Amino acid sequence: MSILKIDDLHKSFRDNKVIGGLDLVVEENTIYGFIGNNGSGKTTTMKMVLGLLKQDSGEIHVNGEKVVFGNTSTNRHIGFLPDVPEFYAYMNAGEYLELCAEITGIKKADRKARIDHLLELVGLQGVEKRIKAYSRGMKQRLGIAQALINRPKLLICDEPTSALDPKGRKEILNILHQVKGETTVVFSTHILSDVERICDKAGILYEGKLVQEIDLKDGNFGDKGIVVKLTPEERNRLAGDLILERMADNMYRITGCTLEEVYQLLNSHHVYPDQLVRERKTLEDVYLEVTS
Ligand SMILES: Nc1ncnc2c1ncn2[C@@H]1O[C@H](COP(=O)(O)OP(=O)(O)OP(=O)(O)O)[C@@H](O)[C@H]1O
Repeated sequence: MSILKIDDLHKSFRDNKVIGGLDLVVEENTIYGFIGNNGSGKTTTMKMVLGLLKQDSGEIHVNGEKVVFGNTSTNRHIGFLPDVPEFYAYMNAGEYLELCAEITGIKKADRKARIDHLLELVGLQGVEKRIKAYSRGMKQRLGIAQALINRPKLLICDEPTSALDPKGRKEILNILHQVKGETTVVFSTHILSDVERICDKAGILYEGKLVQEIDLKDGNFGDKGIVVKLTPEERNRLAGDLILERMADNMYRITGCTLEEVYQLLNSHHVYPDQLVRERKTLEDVYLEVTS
């Protein structure tokens, strides 16, 4: 079942068309990477999903319920981590989560177990210092705990790793990966390696639309080319029949041909290279292809 469904969404700010016909479906218990350049409209989309910003047209459903601007009832299914989470800095993590649990109506008898579980999940158990002394990574981790307090079906994170160092990013990605069994995660980012690390699926937002969806489970994004090692003489023999892009000394990338065609051509020119490698596209290759 889909937990988030966006149909033909449009949003402009005066004459700045930010979202222009966005369709998106996120299946339950997956991690979805919402990729886009700075200013492509990721935050704008998330605000509309949260009912905090009115779309010009189109529909959004969360857990099968229609999102209505100004009526935040669908937000009972959502936990949200903004890009810069704000806290009461004089509290410690336990006190802050206790307050969140009270506000969200978690029964007193259930609170301690829930808070202990979340503090452990985000690696803040036993940390007594005030939030004002937290690093950026600790604040992000506390933000995830806060967003999960009410067992949401959907956790939305707005660029959760963008401002973090590699260690902080790894910690956040590990946590998001761990919660996949309990909730569905949608996170926006322009850090492609983060997407490759934990996402099941990713969608690329470009010029207001989802221009490409990628299944990351098999990690096969298609062929980029075939890389062969050629002597200068072999290269000259092949140059008229193949597009050869020089990569390094004696290494050339062949594009525009299948592997079978390359074998046939090499054979017909009596060229038998020492090295021949099928080169796969990376997520970055796909991203650059569809956004340039
Ligand atoms: N309230 C607003 N009024 C006018 N323009 C806005 C408003 N909010 C966003 N925009 C514009 O909409 C566009 C998309 O912004 P948005 O913050 O959604 O992008 P983003 O993909 O989240 O970017 P980033 O990766 O930098 O956070 C930008 O051109 C931004 O200036």
